[in-house]
Amino acid sequence: MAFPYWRITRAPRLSVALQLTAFALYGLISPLLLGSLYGFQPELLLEQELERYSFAFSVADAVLVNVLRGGVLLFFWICAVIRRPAIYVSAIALAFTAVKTVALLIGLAISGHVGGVLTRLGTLFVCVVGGALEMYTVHQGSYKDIDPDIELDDKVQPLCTDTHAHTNTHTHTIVDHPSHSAAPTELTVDSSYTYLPPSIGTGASYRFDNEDDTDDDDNDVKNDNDDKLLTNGNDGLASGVKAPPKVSTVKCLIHYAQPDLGLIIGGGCFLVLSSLTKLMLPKFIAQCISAVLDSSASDEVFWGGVVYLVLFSILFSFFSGLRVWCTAKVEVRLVARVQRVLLANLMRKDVQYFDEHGTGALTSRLTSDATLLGSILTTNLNLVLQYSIQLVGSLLFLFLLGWQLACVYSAISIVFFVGTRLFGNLIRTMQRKVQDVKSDANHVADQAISLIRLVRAFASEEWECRRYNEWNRRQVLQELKIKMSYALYLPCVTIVQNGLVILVLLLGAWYVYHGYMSGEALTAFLLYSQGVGDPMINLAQQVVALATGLGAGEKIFEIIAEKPTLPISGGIVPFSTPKGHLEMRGVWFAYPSAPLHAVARDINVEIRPGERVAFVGLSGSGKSSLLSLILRYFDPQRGSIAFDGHDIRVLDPRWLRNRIGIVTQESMLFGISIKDNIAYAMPDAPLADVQEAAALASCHEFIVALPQGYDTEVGERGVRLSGGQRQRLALARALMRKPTLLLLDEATSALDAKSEASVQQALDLLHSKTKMTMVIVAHRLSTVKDADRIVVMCSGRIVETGTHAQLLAQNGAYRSLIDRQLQTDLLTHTRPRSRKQSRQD
Ligand SMILES: Nc1ncnc2c1ncn2[C@@H]1O[C@H](COP(=O)(O)OP(=O)(O)OP(=O)(O)O)[C@@H](O)[C@H]1O
Repeated sequence: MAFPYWRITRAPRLSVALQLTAFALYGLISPLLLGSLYGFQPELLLEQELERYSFAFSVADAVLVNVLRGGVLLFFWICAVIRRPAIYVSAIALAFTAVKTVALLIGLAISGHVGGVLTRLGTLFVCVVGGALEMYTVHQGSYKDIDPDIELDDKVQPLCTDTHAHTNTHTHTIVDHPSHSAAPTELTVDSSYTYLPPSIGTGASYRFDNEDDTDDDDNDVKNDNDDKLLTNGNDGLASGVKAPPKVSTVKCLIHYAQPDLGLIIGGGCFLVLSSLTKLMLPKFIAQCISAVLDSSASDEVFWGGVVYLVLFSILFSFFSGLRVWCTAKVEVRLVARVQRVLLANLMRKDVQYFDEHGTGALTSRLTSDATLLGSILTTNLNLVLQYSIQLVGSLLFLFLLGWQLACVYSAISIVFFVGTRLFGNLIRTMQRKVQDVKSDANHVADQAISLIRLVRAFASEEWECRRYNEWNRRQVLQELKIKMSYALYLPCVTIVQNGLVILVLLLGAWYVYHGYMSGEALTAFLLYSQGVGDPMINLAQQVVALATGLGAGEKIFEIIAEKPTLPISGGIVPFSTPKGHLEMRGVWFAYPSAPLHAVARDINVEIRPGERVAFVGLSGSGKSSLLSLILRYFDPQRGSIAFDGHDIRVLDPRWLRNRIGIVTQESMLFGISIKDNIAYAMPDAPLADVQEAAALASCHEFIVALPQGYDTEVGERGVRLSGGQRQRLALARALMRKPTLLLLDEATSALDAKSEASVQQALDLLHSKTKMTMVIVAHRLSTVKDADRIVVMCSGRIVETGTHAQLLAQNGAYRSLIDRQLQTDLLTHTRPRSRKQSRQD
């Protein structure tokens, strides 16, 4: 189970911690502050408090307690952090406060100050009741053991997302065009469906886009203008690869960080507080040092410095811890949120999108780029602010302590800064080369590891190692160059930094000697000067990191902003029971990446329910592309495909795909159990249904013969199973959804003869049992000879249609395909006798 990080954000116990810490801080800070005012003598402190005691003082005290508590409560509320340490700190400080209050009460009682005692008790009562009420409200209102981001996900919709993902449906009566269905058909229509092609609406009637075109079309296939027609028409034609949409990375980033606005503000406040408290430290260090060196200075000055030093050190650590926690939490949640939105968007993208971008690049957007983006708001921006405050604050102190010395110091620091920037640029250029060589080396290793079976088969282990070693050697050379540069750079920097200190000392000594500056100021100056150099260098580095993160964010937000052209859900859901009738009418199609090359040309074919139709043809003739069109991975540029009489462009794609089962050449199993593979994305499916699908796909026997049966893990992509077993599992997976149309895309072509026979047998059995419509794409013609109809394709066109025997008799393209495959056994059994042979007989 994932780590429930959200639990830390809301819990009634947290509010207890808030209250305790608020009291604790009051208890901790007020005695320390007062203590330092009275030379840190507790008995004096109590005496003074009793002396000053009055009604007004008591009321002011109550107000102070509540304001402090409110302020601290607000901070903790914003950050919602550090429950346990806060409780420990609170407990200690509460004890301290209690002792102080009791002592005061006793003091007041002894001095006969009855009104004072009562007022003090009243103050305490107000505080306790107020706190209890607050805790009760928090407890009643906000404790829920759920991830706040789940609620927030509804609010944080991806910017520029598509709008069709609603589920509200209502019924429309749609009159189909007479060419597809004579009677009106009742259908449900998703009211928010926005992806209808231009000429098809969700109104009372619709017609197919291409009818006029089909009528006008000359069936002469050898027209050179065919491909041009596909790119110049008017119904959403292929236009090649699209440019990514323009996005404002900062705007998107703010949008996605919005749910954690409180944490970000909290982090910002703690950052300012921690930087300011850190800035105070050198001042008190200098005070202590000069008090030690100056024999005339009183002990009070020294101890006063120590007390403030302790106080500010504690506050600095406290605020730093809170800052780190706030920012880390924002980062973790922001990265997770962006990843969720990105994956959800990727899942909706067109199939074409993945062909164009490659899975590797998209995975890296999801992992490394999302991480880089997350660190922008937190680590980078945080450090930029921190260093800026440190730099400006230190410079301010330097100028306050001695402006002449500060001018000299700043001038030299700027020259030093420019020098380091130039060196930084040089290193970056070298670093880029190292990265290139590293990625080449990784690429070689990655390929060798992922294709280890091939490497082993070709006994090319040493060859792969040699290739890797070469890149590895280049990487070492490049990296050594960088290290060498650093080795030269470091002494130079040290000399300049130490030289600066010596210069400040010499000049400062002259100023002190001539009475322009005190010794304490010089010590403070030296300490503050340390706070100038480092932030200067680090600031520049962080600005570069910020730019890198923004670049990564831009790539991510571009992906999110790019709308898919085809929906994955929404549209018409027919009420009638699906029959598995398929009809393609005048279908023309070219892939968007190759708009001038039509892979389907005027395809007209009708497949009746229960029919087994096979598409055959040479490699690249467009058979698989037709299956992609049926599944609506793409829309044809012209013509239409109708399922059960409805144009698939108006049907809900999710409904359509659930009616269709597909088995491809690559069985594409997940590295999970057999049961989960068969019941893919159906976690609640009963085992009986899984077994039924497995039995239909003729794989139940081999599954139960395995030691762990249906719980057997199949390994990555199903490597622990044989090819035939994998294909039958893929068939069972397809059958699990009880499809009415089964698409088999070279389902048996990667198998050996024995496995092929077992899968083929399973398919034959399935057809005889279910009478399911089947569309088969196959190379090996022996597997389709029993089909009801065979459609022969050539260069995207249908050139012959008929049964095996009819096509053989035609002696055309099918015959030549068979000849090509040298399927002599098939020919000997079924070859019609030629006229010459008959005459000889
Ligand atoms: N995603 C794609 N983008 C661009 N062109 C593609 C894409 N997929 C296939 N093609 C091209 O479309 C044409 C038809 O390919 P298709 O896979 O449909 O043929 P096929 O008849 O099924 O071939 P095979 O029998 O070898 O699988 C080929 O020229 C191929 O290069």
